[in-house]
Amino acid sequence: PARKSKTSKDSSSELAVCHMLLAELEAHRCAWPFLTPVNHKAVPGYKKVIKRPMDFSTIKEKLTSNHYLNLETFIADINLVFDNCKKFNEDQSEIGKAGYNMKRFFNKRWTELLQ
Ligand SMILES: Cc1ncccc1N[C@@H](C)c1ccc2c(c1)OCCCO2
Repeated sequence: PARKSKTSKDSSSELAVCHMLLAELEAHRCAWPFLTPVNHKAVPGYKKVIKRPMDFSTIKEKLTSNHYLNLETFIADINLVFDNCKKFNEDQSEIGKAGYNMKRFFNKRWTELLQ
């Protein structure tokens, strides 16, 4: 029978997976452009072009303060980091290449862990 609502066990184990996934992303050698919010004073044009900035430290803060209602909203913020990167950076730039590597790594890991 299809389960009606999520049990608390499900959401706490999903939360544990989110913490683990985020820790792996932060430890990745290509994580350096994404660890902290982009300082738009140091990066001309960023504030105008990127409407919804996101970075791993902000995601960690939201995760630890129970901001994410479910797995999907967590994954949406992770993907926002990579979508912003693709929008602002040339594909072949150092940051563009780092973003591509991180996105591939994330997609591989969350499908391994959650599907
Ligand atoms: C993810 C992202 N997208 C577009 C631009 C920057 C960033 N990341 C930030 C953290 C950053 C990375 C490299 C930087 C930088 C800032 O400071 C300006 C000087 C050059 O070095």
